[in-house]
Amino acid sequence: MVTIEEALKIIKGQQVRPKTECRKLKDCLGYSLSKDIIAPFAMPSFDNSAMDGYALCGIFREYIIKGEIAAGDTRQLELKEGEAARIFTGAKIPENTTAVMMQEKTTVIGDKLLLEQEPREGQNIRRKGGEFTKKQVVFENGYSITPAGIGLIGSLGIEKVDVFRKPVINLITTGNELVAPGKPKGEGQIYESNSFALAAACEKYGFQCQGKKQIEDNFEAIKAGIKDSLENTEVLILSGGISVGDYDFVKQALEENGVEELFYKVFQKPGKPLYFGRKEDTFVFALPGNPASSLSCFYIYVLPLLYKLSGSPKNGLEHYAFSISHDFENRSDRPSFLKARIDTKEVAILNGQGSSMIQSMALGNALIFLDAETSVKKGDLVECYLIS
Ligand SMILES: Nc1nc2c(c(=O)[nH]1)N[C@H]1C(S)=C(S)[C@@H](COP(=O)(O)OP(=O)(O)OC[C@H]3O[C@@H](n4cnc5c(N)ncnc54)[C@H](O)[C@@H]3O)O[C@H]1N2
Ligand code: MOO
Repeated sequence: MVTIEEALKIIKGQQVRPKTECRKLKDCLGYSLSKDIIAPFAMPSFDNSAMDGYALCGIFREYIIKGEIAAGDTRQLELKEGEAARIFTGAKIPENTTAVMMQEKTTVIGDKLLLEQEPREGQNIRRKGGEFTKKQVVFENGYSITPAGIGLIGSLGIEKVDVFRKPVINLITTGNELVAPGKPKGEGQIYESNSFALAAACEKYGFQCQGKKQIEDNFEAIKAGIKDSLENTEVLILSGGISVGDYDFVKQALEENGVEELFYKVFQKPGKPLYFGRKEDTFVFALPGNPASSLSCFYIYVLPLLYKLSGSPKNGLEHYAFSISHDFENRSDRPSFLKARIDTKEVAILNGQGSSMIQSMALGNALIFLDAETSVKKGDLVECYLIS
């Protein structure tokens, strides 16, 4: 049995070799760059107008209008002192422009332009290189690509991006009692739901489950299923059959497949029987079968490894301290992750903390970490791991 800290240290300390690929820009959201993005040109790449209005040469209250420039115009226009040109947002400003005046502050009489006020030098001009210069590092290797990041990379004219590949994930659920949703359920049977929750959790954080298998509590079948799933998988996630019951075959089946145990059992609630192992470059998590335990273990332990394998700078759930809205006593002898809901600035622990109960997790948006046998008072700060 290891502590939560020890388990996380073992997971986060694994030597991994993230793989890279070149992806189309539109398919890069949430991927991490495997190379720096260097600006091929300055941004903006030419001096341009920030407003629809008039480009002005010199500081006056009156100008003579000479021509018009729209966004995308390639004509070169040169202004002389006292001259103005009609201009639109984003258009390249003419040579010798002192400022741009927005049209709302102007009056046009024939070819004369009258201003309400004198312009300021440089007013409404977006200067070449104002955001960054040519050859500047725009994003460093490891940057996790956001929608704005996609926009910026596109604005540099780049349509294919070098990123770290996401790991190939496979799922195995075990248990004779499990029936697929949609099928009739007999006495003593339950619907298999962990694979749906785990696949959805992967998806929420930008990972994809390649496949899933459901295997009965039979040692040879589990051993064969694991052997098959270890091929071409980087993270194998099992659910159920990892405790100490007579039908809990997963641990032995992993051993017989040459998976090296890195830890088994974590001193925590829920999710005590969590197993983590490795066979060459394939990692294996065997999560406890109880629905809330399996998902809680995914959030706290599996996610950091998925991030690491995908070259992400993130190393787990975001977590912040919030003040708790009520007194609470954690009677468990194990440090606990409690389903909770943050509303505005306060967090409340929800009813239904049992490892088999998942409604509280579904209605909540955080897991509060509390040490064993600890009491907190209303208003105390507690550490909250965000799950939505
Ligand atoms: N003698 C002991 N018994 C148990 C211990 C222990 O230390 N000593 N630990 C308990 C804890 S804590 C947990 S958590 C569970 C974990 O057991 P397993 O990982 O072996 O899980 P199963 O027994 O296969 O299933 C537990 C529970 O979850 C349901 N289940 C399983 N798979 C699914 C699924 N895919 N979808 C929905 N529900 C699932 C299953 O029917 C059981 O009700 O062990 C305790 N026992
Ligand atoms: O660890 Mo179990 O998940 O407490 O029920």
